[in-house]
This record gives sequence, C-alpha cells and structure tokens, in this order.
Amino acid sequence: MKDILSEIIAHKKVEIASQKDAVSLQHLRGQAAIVLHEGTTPCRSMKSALAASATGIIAEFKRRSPSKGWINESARSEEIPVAYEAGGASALSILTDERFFGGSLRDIRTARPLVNIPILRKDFIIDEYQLLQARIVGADAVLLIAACLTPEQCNDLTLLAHELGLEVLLEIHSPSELSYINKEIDMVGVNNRNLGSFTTDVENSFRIAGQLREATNGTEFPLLVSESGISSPATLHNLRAAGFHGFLIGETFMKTASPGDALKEFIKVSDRL
Ligand SMILES: O=C(O)c1ccccc1NCC(=O)[C@H](O)[C@H](O)COP(=O)(O)O
Repeated sequence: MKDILSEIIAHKKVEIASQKDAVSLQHLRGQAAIVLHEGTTPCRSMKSALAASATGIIAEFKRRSPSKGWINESARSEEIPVAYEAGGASALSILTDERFFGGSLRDIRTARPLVNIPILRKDFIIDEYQLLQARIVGADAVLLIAACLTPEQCNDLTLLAHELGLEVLLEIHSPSELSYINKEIDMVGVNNRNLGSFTTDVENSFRIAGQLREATNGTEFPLLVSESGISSPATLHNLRAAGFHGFLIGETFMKTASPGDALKEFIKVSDRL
C-alpha cells in the first residue's frame, strides 16, 4: 500500500470506528438480516449485465477525486444515475467515500429505486461493516482493492459479500496482484491509474490481460473490467478486442454539463467503430 491509498485507508479506519460507535456492528447485522429476510431488494447481477451488454459501460457517479479536485460539485444522485441508464450504461458505479470523493451512502440509497441497472458501491472496503452498509442501502456489488487487503482479508470479505448477495469486483493494478484472483471472485478490474503519480495508462489493461491469459492458459478467464483513464470510444474498442467486457468510466462523463448525454454520444461513436 502506498501514497494516497495509505492516507485514504488510515482515514477509513477512523471513519469506520466512529460509525461503529454510532451504530453497532451487531445492530447493522440485524438490519441486513431484515433486508435479506424481506427479499424486497434482491441484488441484480453486474457480471451478467456486463456479459450480456453490447456496451459494457459502468458509468461512474464521481463528484471529486484526489487527482482532479472537484469534477462536478453540484452533481445530483436523483438525476445523473437516471440519465446514465437512459444513455445506455450497463451498470453504475457510485463513489461513497466522502472525504476524498465527495460521495456518500445516501447517493446509492437515492439512486436505487430510480434505476434498474446494477449499482457498484465504489469505496475503500476493509471491513465487514462496509459490506453490510452496502447491502442495506441497495448496492448490488462491491469493489475490493487488492492493494488495500491481504489475500486472506480479500477472501474473507468476498465470502461475506456473497452471503449478503453482493457480487465482488476485485481491483488489481500490477502483475503481483494476479495471485488474489480465485474462483470466488466475480469480476476482475484492472486499474489503469498509478496511485503514486496519479497518471493513467490504459496500456496497463492490455499488459495485465495478456499476463492473465498466460497464467490461466485461457481457461477460467474471469470477466475483465478496465478502470480509469478511458476517454475515447477507440480505446474502448481496442480494450474489447483484448477481452474486456466492462469499462469503468467516470471523469470523461462527469466533467461535462450533461453526463448522460456525453455517455450517449460516446456509445453512438463506439457503435460506428
Ligand atoms: O480518481 C482518482 O483520482 C483516484 C485516486 C486515488 C484512488 C482512486 C481514485 N479513483 C477511483 C477510481 O477507480 C476511478 O474513479 C474510476 O476508475 C474511474 O476513473 P476515471 O474514468 O479516470 O474517472
């Protein structure tokens, strides 16, 4: 773990401890059990949505970032997720970290009844407590970042996520993290952003996909998602040819006056390639 990631995780630990003081883990487990028992908000499969979709775009709701500062300060979770779905998104990613990304769990709670596509809780997940929160507010999937977890922690959180009905998108950045992949993982995301320098390089996705193909000999190849720094339909086209089924895109859409329309135009151009 390094740089901004260490800072974010240090803050997460403090944040989770204070949330547990306000609402105990035991209480949250009880709330999640009620949600599961009622069965009124079953999780939708993001993996199936991406596998079945022609576009595979996971459109991200992102107000700010450590690398860019404010991108869309006044973004409303009542509007943009709906516009993303209408614009052709296959799934949504909603950043729920407040300090560094200007998001909150309320953004998922707000969007959930307004859209039909799966929602990924995008945060820095290190504790069961955050999985319970995700399920209670209506997320369908969670991100687990290899760089924030030991392989054992990652396995334990994956099993717990599954018990709650949540799918797992495992994020890796380097070849050394390929060892985190196992048959329990639903989707593998390759992050193109170097969290030390903040630079994005889509070549990282091509490199890692090649290494993964060699490592798995083409068998049991997981559903792959390319994350960060995707700004053109041509890049998406090339990533698809390299075996990616999901494309996580935030800033390219969020920095425009109308993110839903920007997504629609992006897909229109992609369809011509
Ligand atoms: O976006 C950042 O600056 C950032 C910094 C540190 C950790 C994570 C960060 N981003 C989270 C993401 O993974 C991206 O929001 C996501 O992949 C979309 O990326 P983009 O299309 O480049 O907005």
